[in-house]
Amino acid sequence: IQALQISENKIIKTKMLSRACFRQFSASIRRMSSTNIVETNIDSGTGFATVTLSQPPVNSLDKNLLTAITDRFKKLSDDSSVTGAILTSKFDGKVFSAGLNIVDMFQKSDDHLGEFWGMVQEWYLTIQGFPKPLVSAINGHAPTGGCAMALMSDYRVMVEGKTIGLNETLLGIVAPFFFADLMIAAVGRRHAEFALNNGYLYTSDEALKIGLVDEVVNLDQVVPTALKILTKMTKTPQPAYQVCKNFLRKETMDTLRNDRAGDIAHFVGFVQQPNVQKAIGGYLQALKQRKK
Ligand SMILES: CCCCCCCCCC/C=C/CC(=O)SCCNC(=O)CCNC(=O)[C@H](O)C(C)(C)COP(=O)(O)OP(=O)(O)OC[C@H]1O[C@@H](n2cnc3c(N)ncnc32)[C@H](O)[C@@H]1OP(=O)(O)O
Repeated sequence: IQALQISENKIIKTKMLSRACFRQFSASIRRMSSTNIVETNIDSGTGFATVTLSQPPVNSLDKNLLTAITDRFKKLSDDSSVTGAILTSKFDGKVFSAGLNIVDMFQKSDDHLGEFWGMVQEWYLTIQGFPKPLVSAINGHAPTGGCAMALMSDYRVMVEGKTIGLNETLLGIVAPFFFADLMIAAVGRRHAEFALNNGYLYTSDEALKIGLVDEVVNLDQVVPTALKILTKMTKTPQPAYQVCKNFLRKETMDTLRNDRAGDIAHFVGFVQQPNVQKAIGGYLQALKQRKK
């Protein structure tokens, strides 16, 4: 009887403990109401937000995804309980992001292109201007706009064996000046010129060598490594962090802010050229046929 009572007490204690743990866990991870293409969880213990891009199949940045990411980062900026963020992809081991949606640039009206580019500008200004520490956990390929998005973060942890780069010229298009400046800031002018002129796509290890990414790890270490560095970064006095980040990034952002309409006109004029349209169409077809 005594033995039974002891084990019953143990069961009751275990049940109480697991309920307490569950309460604690559910209190510590807050899921932000979010569109299902940008999932966001906030750890209320650390204040770290994990933003997971989840638009199948490859997180290509169309109008919907650009808007969802931009809105999400604006909310995280304004949320005083959020201390820093991690940006990653649901398609781990495959793709971080395939960059801008090419379909949005092919055989479209000037109005469509103009609206699309306005969204691209807003996405860049919002992530690049995000005032808190931001770490990219690049868990798959990151070509073109995917690479640019990773470059907007303050630190990059990449999975081994994938590729990253601003390889626009290979498509017959040219990276905009604000993408080019991201690359220059990360790797310096010499590497940036080589990378952009030749549309060079770097392997993870090559990217590490030139400073395009900061760490290369195996897949299951990408997010934990990103969290570790975020923990360190958030220990820096944040008013100083924010002021410093802002003044280092302000010049290029201001150049864009001061002439957004001109930049849109420039983009539309460039993309609508027949030879550029031909190149984009050919590239789209090649992408589709790769699988066959
Ligand atoms: C002085 C001049 C100044 C000029 C100023 C303005 C200039 C214009 C600036 C324009 C800037 C552009 C930046 C960009 O980001 S362009 C985007 C280019 N992106 C790419 O090149 C990436 C292409 N994709 C891939 O390489 C691969 O998909 C991948 C990411 C390596 C993944 O490979 P995986 O095998 O897993 O997947 P699939 O290739 O089978 O793709 C699955 C389906 O998704 C479609 N797809 C892929 N990428 C895109 C994309 N970026 N946009 C739209 N659709 C895409 C692919 O076709 C497959 O579709 P399907 O299933 O229907 O066949």
